[in-house]
Amino acid sequence: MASVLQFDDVSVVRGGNRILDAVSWTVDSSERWVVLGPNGAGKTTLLQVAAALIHPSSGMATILDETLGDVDVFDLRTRIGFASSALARKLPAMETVLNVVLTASYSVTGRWNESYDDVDVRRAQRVLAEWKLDHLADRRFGHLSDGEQKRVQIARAVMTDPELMLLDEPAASLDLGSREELLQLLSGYAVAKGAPGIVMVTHHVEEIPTGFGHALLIRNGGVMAAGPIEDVLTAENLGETFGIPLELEHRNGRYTARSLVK
Ligand SMILES: Nc1ncnc2c1ncn2[C@@H]1O[C@H](COP(=O)(O)OP(=O)(O)OP(=O)(O)O)[C@@H](O)[C@H]1O
Repeated sequence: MASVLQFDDVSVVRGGNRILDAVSWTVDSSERWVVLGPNGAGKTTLLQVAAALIHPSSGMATILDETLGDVDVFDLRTRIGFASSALARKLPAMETVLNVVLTASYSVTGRWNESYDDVDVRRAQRVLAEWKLDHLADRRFGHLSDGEQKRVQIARAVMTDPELMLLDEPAASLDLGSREELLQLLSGYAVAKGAPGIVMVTHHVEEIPTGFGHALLIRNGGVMAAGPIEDVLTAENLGETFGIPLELEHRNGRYTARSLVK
């Protein structure tokens, strides 16, 4: 199995703070990982290293067989799909949904004078249909609901057919219906033939889509546990990670957690 991500003792230090602390972790192309941890644990920083957006202060990060520090990150980034709310804020509100997805092929956020091949337009339309957005193709991105915007961000990341997909809290702030719809789409994507290695960051076990088979728990920049989800996602591990005694339920591939504090 080819690894798409390998961290060896990766640390990130900013302003004297050790945000990631000697993280060693491997993701294979066939694996779908969920990264869970409390606020400030270092999840976004971990994903930024994986997206080749920042370099480790020490240790070695190998992404798609390229080692950060020895590679042109601009080339490498074109092979990685990344969806995050920080990235979404850079998307022009007045651009159409079709163009927001289409412009991913040129790694730009707004349409200017580029000319696109019919094949790109057809692919964008197909991706929009797969993510149940085809009826919104001509609407302005900024006029969509939060749930619709989240799906557009993921469709944009899918557009380039990435070898590694990174999702930073894709279900945050969604209502129950929108969350469930998104999780169903993510589950379908995760198990689809030819899907890339996927890493999804979340705060909530309820947001883990079925089909995600691995979990990494992080606290204070350090890995608390990592591996197959059935071994890692236990009430004890989760309680230690979030610093609160929890009970955890697992039913039909989905999880729920509740505090045991009365
Ligand atoms: N450039 C920086 N300089 C100093 N501290 C930083 C910097 N970037 C992040 N931090 C700190 O590092 C810690 C981890 O941040 P990070 O955003 O990775 O955590 P997170 O797990 O994604 O948090 P959240 O769940 O709240 O989004 C936080 O305490 C944050 O304040």
